[in-house]
Amino acid sequence: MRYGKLEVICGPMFSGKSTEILKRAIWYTHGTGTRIMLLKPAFDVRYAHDRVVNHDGIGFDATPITRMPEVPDDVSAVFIDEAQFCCAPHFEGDLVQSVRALLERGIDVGVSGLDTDWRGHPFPVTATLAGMADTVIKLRSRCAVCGHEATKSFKKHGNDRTLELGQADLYEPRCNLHWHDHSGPRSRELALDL
Ligand SMILES: Nc1ncnc2c1ncn2[C@@H]1O[C@H](COP(=O)(O)OP(=O)(O)O)[C@@H](O)[C@H]1O
Ligand SMILES: Cc1cn([C@H]2C[C@H](O)[C@@H](COP(=O)(O)O)O2)c(=O)[nH]c1=O
Repeated sequence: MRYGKLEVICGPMFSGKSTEILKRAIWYTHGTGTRIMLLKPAFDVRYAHDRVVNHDGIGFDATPITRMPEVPDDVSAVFIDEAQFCCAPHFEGDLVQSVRALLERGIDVGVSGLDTDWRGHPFPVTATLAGMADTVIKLRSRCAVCGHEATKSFKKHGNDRTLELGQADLYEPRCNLHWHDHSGPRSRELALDL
């Protein structure tokens, strides 16, 4: 039996990650008659509870999860959006192990998620899956200050929360020069060391 393929799509906010995972989920099914599952963390209720919706309002029905659901044998591929939220306390179990088990069954897996948080620290789930992946696509956005390529997510009101739902009201994409970390007294100098 073949081993499934894992593709990870990562990058900062507003870089098109949800758009790409939606595109893949839709293309995978087109004309093939194959069955897929599109999953999203139930924690993410920003635009819809049971749809993956991108920042342009384009969406597709999805299953909200707090743990990996049963995946029937006739499913060919599983797509998971916002993987950074698949961790305690919002997710029971180990997403990485669940993905490995799907791949061992020959099921393809596509994952999208933030690579780093607003402080610039890697999200462990995304980072581990990227290390296991056959393909990693790192997307970029446009810096909200200068318009150059942005690889970071800037939080407009820094606080002590690593996970906090939000959109353009709370976050914006920034380049390294204009991104800085609010979390410590030397943070600006450290951030500019990147
Ligand atoms: N402030 C913003 N900065 C950049 N893109 C934005 C912004 N607000 C909305 N967008 C739109 O977001 C789209 C990407 O949406 P999405 O796929 O949901 O990205 P991601 O999942 O990476 O956050 C872009 O094509 C753009 O049209
Ligand atoms: C940077 C950062 C973001 N979040 C939240 C904010 C949004 O609800 C999602 C990211 O959504 P997108 O599809 O990538 O736009 O994650 C967070 O909780 N912590 C962070 O550091």
